[in-house]
Amino acid sequence: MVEKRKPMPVEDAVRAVMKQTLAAETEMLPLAEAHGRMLAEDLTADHDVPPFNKSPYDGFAVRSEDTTGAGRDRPVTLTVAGEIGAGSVFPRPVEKGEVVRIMTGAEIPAGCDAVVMLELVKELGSDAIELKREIKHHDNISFQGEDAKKGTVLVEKGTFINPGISALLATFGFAQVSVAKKPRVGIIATGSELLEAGEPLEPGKIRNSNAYMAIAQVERAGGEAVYFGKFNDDFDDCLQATTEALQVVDALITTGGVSVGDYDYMPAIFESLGADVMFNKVAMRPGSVTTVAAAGSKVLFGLSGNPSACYVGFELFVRPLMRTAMKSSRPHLKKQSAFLAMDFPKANPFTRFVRASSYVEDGKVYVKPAGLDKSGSVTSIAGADVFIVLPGGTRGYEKGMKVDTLLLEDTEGSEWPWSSIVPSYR
Ligand SMILES: Nc1nc2c(c(=O)[nH]1)N[C@H]1C(S)=C(S)[C@@H](COP(=O)(O)OP(=O)(O)OC[C@H]3O[C@@H](n4cnc5c(N)ncnc54)[C@H](O)[C@@H]3O)O[C@H]1N2
Ligand code: MOO
Ligand SMILES: [Mg+2]
Repeated sequence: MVEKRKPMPVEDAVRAVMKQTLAAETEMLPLAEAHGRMLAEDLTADHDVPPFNKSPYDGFAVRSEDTTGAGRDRPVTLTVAGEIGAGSVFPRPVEKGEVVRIMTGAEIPAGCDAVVMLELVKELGSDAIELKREIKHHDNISFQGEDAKKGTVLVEKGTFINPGISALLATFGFAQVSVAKKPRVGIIATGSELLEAGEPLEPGKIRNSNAYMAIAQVERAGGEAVYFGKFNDDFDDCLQATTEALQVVDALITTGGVSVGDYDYMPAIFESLGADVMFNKVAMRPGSVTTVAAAGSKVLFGLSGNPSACYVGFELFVRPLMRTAMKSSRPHLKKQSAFLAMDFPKANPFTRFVRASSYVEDGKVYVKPAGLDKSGSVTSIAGADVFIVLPGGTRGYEKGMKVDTLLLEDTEGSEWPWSSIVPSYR
């Protein structure tokens, strides 16, 4: 008689995994290589941005009081005291009746309090200008600190370094950037039916897609993937491969062999390793057989062999642990609500994670399955940018209903998307 496994609610299973910690180290990288990594320290403004009042236009820096009363029929004439481009500073305070020819980005000279664009000025030779309008105090100035005030935390540690953050790092002088080291996540594919991508198909065999999908998922999550190869369903070979891999990684993913079949050796292998199994059944679909265990300081993720189940298992359980090791306080997939574009009439006692694509129509986000909605489907993963989350229950779901989705391509993440998932349709 096959052992009966007790399914754990998804939220509890995620919570159990998050009690583990992976090694969290940091390293210094040249700024030009930091894009796509996770910032290891908060980025705080150590000076104002801009650091001085500056001109947003090519024009003339003026003393606004000198233009009081100017109008179409009452032009004022002002003396050009000099000229500065961006990077230069006018050497003395500007006096009554004077203006300074100033280019975009240059510091506003002392004494001036506004800028007038070149196009609005009549130049009288190079020494004087004529103005036929009043210029108001503070017209056309980019103020010191208007973009960022000294002392403000601009980016929290654990944040994905996007191009804008690279710009901020440069702004604040970080030629070298402290980033989280990539967690090393190993991947082992198990299954006697597996061929590698370069091999021709044979009767009864399929190509190993999980390993390459998992490599890409590890990298998308910000980690370093270490692929150990595929192994036949042989207890000793798989035990040896798993034991060796665990020596050199922070976490290890195995795919396949976690169910109750005659050649599903992973549960016995986890036992031989003395690993502490947190759960071996989760109330989710696909991925109900997902098994996670702690092996000393390492975490072992026994993901399902079924491609869609393997994919979901990674995003729900492996990704947040990796992101936490990279100092993120938002390690989980980001949640967003959307409307169902079709019925899901069949009730399921387990929470479903439908690989789906989202699109906008009349300003509303709709979601529909990205392909065959089965655990064994490989094609539905390719077009998926979200999981539709359909909590388990006794009824199905109908087109037009508002549901929660989890975003797959987002880099921001969420603290804990699980508490308020839209409940089962009643
Ligand atoms: N009697 C029962 N049978 C099954 C149960 C159950 O509860 N009782 N659970 C089913 C569920 S749900 C799933 S999911 C699968 C899980 O299977 P395993 O994790 O043991 O994986 P395998 O048996 O090795 O393979 C399953 C399936 O996936 C294909 N596969 C495996 N590895 C790869 C790979 N690297 N790339 C692409 N495809 C892969 C494999 O050929 C099988 O078709 O068990 C159900 N059975
Ligand atoms: O674990 Mo299976 O993927 O539920 O289909
Ligand atoms: Mg199996």
